[in-house]
Parts: sequence; C-alpha cells; structure tokens
Amino acid sequence: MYVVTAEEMRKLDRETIEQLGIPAVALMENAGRAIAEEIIALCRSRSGSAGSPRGDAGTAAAGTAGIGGGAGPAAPGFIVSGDAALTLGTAAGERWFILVGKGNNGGDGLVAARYLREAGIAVTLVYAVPPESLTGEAALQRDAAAAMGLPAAVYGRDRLDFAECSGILDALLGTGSAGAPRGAYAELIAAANASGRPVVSADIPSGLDADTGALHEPCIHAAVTVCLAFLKRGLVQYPGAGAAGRVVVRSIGIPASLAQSGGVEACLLTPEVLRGRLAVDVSRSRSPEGHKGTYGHVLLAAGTMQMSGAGLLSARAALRIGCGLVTWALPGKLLPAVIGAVPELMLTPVGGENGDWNAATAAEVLRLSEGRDVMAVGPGLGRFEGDAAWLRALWEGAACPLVIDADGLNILAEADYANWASRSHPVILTPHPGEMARLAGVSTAEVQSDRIGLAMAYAQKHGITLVLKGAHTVIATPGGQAYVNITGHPGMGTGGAGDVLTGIISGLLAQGLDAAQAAAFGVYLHGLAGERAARQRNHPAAVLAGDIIEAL
Ligand SMILES: NC(=O)C1=CN([C@@H]2O[C@H](COP(=O)(O)OP(=O)(O)OC[C@H]3O[C@@H](n4cnc5c(N)ncnc54)[C@H](O)[C@@H]3O)[C@@H](O)[C@H]2O)[C@@H](O)CC1
Ligand SMILES: Nc1ncnc2c1ncn2[C@@H]1O[C@H](COP(=O)(O)OP(=O)(O)O)[C@@H](O)[C@H]1O
Ligand SMILES: [K+]
Repeated sequence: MYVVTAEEMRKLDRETIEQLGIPAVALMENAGRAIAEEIIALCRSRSGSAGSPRGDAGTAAAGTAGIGGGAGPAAPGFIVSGDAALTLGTAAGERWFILVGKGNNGGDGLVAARYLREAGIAVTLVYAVPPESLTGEAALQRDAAAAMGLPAAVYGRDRLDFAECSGILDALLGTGSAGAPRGAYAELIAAANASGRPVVSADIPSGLDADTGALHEPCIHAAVTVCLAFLKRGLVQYPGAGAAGRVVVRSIGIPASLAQSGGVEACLLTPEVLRGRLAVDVSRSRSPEGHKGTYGHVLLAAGTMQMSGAGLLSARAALRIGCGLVTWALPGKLLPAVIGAVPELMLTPVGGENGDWNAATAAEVLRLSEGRDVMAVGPGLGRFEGDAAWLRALWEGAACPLVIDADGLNILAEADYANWASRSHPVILTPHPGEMARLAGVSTAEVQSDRIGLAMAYAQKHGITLVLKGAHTVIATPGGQAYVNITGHPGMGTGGAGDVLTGIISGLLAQGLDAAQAAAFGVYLHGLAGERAARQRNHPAAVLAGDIIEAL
C-alpha cells in the first residue's frame, strides 16, 4: 500500500485526468460515494443492524419465498439485490452535518451528502465560505446538491447548533491545505471537536499536515478517516495517526500502477509488500538438507559490566530468529558474569582475561569476523577511549554486513564517518529518535516532526539502510525506498527491546536476506512478537524484552 505526499497525490491526480482521460468529476464522484459508504456503515453499526448489509438492501426474490413469512429457506430462483453499501435499513435519528470547504475536499463532501440523503439520512450542508466562491468541480457539486434540495447553511450567516446532529462529515480541508486552518475553518473545526459527535474526515482530518503528521491548531479529531486513493504520509506518522482514528483507504479510480511508475517510494509494510516489493520468503522455509552452517554465523561485539544483558538479549534473539551460530565478542572481565547464561551462545573474551573495551581490541574483533556472515556492534557497548578509531577499523575492515545500534550509533554521531572508506557490504543503523537526532545533528523533536522524510533523506545521503525506531518504525534504504511498519505497541517501549531487534535483524542477515529485507522483515516480526507477548502476558505494559524473544 503506497504512502504519498500531497505533491505526489496531485501529480497522480493530474496524470489520471490528463493521461488516462478520466474526468476529475468522475474521481470526485467515486470519492464522495466511498465516503458515504463508510458513513452508512458507521450508522449501521451503531444502530445495531450490523452483520450483512445485504439484509438491508432490499433483496427481493421472486416467487413465494420471503413474502409469506415462511420459516423455510428461500427457494432458489430469480434474485435481485440492491446497492447494499449505500443502503441503511433504518436511518431514524441520523442527521449529519456536512462541513464543506472551498476546494475539492469540499466537493467530495457535497457528493457524499447526495448519497447519504438517498440512504434516508438527513443532511445539512454547512459551508465554511459563501457557496458562490466555490469553483470547478466543487461548484458543479454545489449546484447538484442545491438542485436536489439539500438544506444548506453558511457559517457566520445562519444559525447552527451542533447538538442537533448525530454525526459530522469533515470535508473542510484536504491535501490542498496550507498552514493552520484560518477563520471559519478554524471555528468549525473547534465546534466539531467540542460537539462530542463522531467525525468522519474526507481524505485527511482538516488541520493535519498531510505530509508530516503534525497537527495544526485546531485539528479535527476523527473517528474515521476515509483516505482517498493512497495513504497520505501524515496519516501514518504520529501525532497525525492519532488524530485520524480508524483509517480506511478507498479506491477512486487512480491506478496503483501510476504510483509505481511515477516514483512513489514509500509504502506501508504489509505482508503483501514483504512478499511482493521486498521479495521476502515470509514462510521462512528451511532446506531439509540445511545445517547450522547453512543459516549463518553472527558475530556480536557488545556489552559492558553495567549492560551485560544487552549482549545476551541480542544474541538470544539472533538464535531464536533462526541463525545457525552466534559468537559474542565481549570484554574479558565480563566473561565470568555471563558464562552459562545462554548455553547455545559462544563467548570469546577480548582485551585479555580482565580486559575491557579499548581501541586495540578492534584487531581481535576483526580476526573473529573472518568467515562470519554478519557483524553486529553496539548493544550495551558503552563508550571508551579511542572508540571512534575502534569503530572505524571495524567499518573499514569487516568483510560482511554491519549492524550498528546503541552506543555504536553514538560513536558514529561524533565521528565524521562520511570520510571513512566506503564499504562493499551493507550497513544497517537502528537508531531510536534520540540516537537519530545525534546522528543527524538535529533535535529529537525535529526527528519526530517528519520521520519518513528525514529517514529517507538520511539513508540516501549516507548510503546506509536506516531503521528509525519508535511507534511506526520507518525503514529507509540507500536506494530511496521507505517502509512504514505498523506492528507492535507502546508496551515495547521497555529496556532491551531495541537489543532484541538488533539480534533479529542480524540473525536474518546471517540467513541470507539482503539489508532491506532483513531490516523490514525484522522490524515487522519484532512487532508481531511484541503483540503476541502482550497477549500472553494479558497486558502490553507487562511485556519485557525477553518476552519478545520468547514470542518470536
Ligand atoms: N482530482 C482531484 O484533484 C481530486 C481531489 N480530491 C479531493 O480534493 C482534495 C484536494 O483538493 P484541493 O487541492 O482543492 O484542496 P482542499 O480542498 O484541501 O482546499 C484547498 C482550499 O482551501 C483553502 N485553504 C487552504 N489552506 C487553508 C487554511 N489553512 N485555512 C483556510 N483555508 C485554507 C484555500 O482556499 C484552498 O483553495 C483532496 O484532499 C481530496 O479530498 C478528490 O476529489 C479526488 C480527486
Ligand atoms: N509505541 C510503540 N509502538 C511500537 N513499537 C514501539 C513503541 N515504542 C517502542 N517501540 C519499539 O521498541 C523498541 C525499543 O528500542 P530502544 O528504544 O532501542 O530500546 P533499548 O535501547 O532499551 O533496547 C524499538 O524497536 C521500538 O520501535
Ligand atoms: K478533511
């Protein structure tokens, strides 16, 4: 499922209209109809007439079946069915205010209003601006609605009482919105939010920045957002994702092939995207002839006395995700404390019997990396004298993919690593927002203000695969693609969960997945395991990092 910017959406609209010859008014008709269907579904679910909409749809069978009220099954015969998704059994008490803006978003709302009226729902159009100021397709829809006799009010001119409505369609501002809502728009948004009535937003909640997910003041807080054609970036990034409610993406006739050929590079990380675009074998099939050598060997350089658990978590996660072998290179003085904690793990002390990390241990780690399939650096590593030279030696010397996390990232952030020799094997960086801020030289708030945009730019600039962690983790590739993950939950904000992810990604790399595959599939599986762990523990808050490993 593609995730687009407002600019990309405008281009796709234009191409559909100009190259395919589909009129703009047809797209708007599809959009308005889709929105109406979702509102009708909402009304149906709250009237309790859930279940199959067909029951409401005026299905009529010829003959006696259904007429005499007989208890037996209907005889097969001539079947006619109505427009189920646009039909509501009983619309009693439903009265919707349709908030109409000046642009095409308002046009979508006007189309939806016609279909709602047809379903028996009382609608009142509430124009944010004088209706005469609408132009193009939106003006055409205004006239159609007037010709149908739909009641209309103009904000500021007519009396409006939101207590009189049972629901609100927000068709004020869409992807053409710029900056914070002004004037009547702002006042209508505030009134809608204060009404306590469910709000359905057309395309995006009005007041949301469609690209970044930032909320302007004010911004609609929707129960449902009917997103048209393609997901907008602002709907998958927080806080926007929180203001959108349940997001339904509805087709309006713009072919996905246009997005593919038109260079849309971001998509939601779904099983289909994993299987298709990323070509991941999601079944993780193993050859019947396979042996531990087949599934790769991870070398982990991690751990200090204070953070010995990080190495254990990463190592166990790599093993649990299915790699053949894991060797943990750890400071010699740590060895007695962890020996036997994970019997499946091989331990190799560096820096001497009682030694600690120092710049000279890089040569030992590099020697250990010979013939290994992946090197993972950073969990619980701490900082030490000469750590930049140490990491540079690994970066330039390790002849295998490199996964860098935690203090490994803090070392990178202080080093001028753009000047390090370029690697012939890929690098995956797995920062949380704080680490990302240090890497990019910006504030954490700036990172969070446009996670997709920042991750895509950083990964391309530095030629690395980036995993920007946190709610809706973004995976960005050096080739400019981005994937937004939606598995997982806030209970995964717990010490060590990131170390587990490092182990999972490293373990997948060892099994032969490429960097984008391992990063994306790893993040996806990590989130799924977190969800499973929350179910097993009966509450997300109870999940510990180790539970995520057990749930893999
Ligand atoms: N072919 C198309 O272009 C299609 C567009 N569609 C709809 O059209 C929307 C985009 O339409 P538009 O580009 O006309 O833009 P909008 O409908 O989002 O509104 C833009 C208008 O709102 C006003 N405005 C912008 N920012 C404002 C602010 N901060 N405060 C107050 N007023 C503000 C301006 O007058 C501007 O003309 C989409 O989100 C979607 O709902 C759909 O109808 C499908 C087809
Ligand atoms: N709200 C959330 N929703 C989904 N995943 C989350 C959420 N909060 C944290 N996570 C995930 O939990 C992990 C935490 O990693 P990190 O911050 O590095 O922890 P640590 O350094 O303690 O290991 C990341 O994979 C992150 O994406
Ligand atoms: K809207």
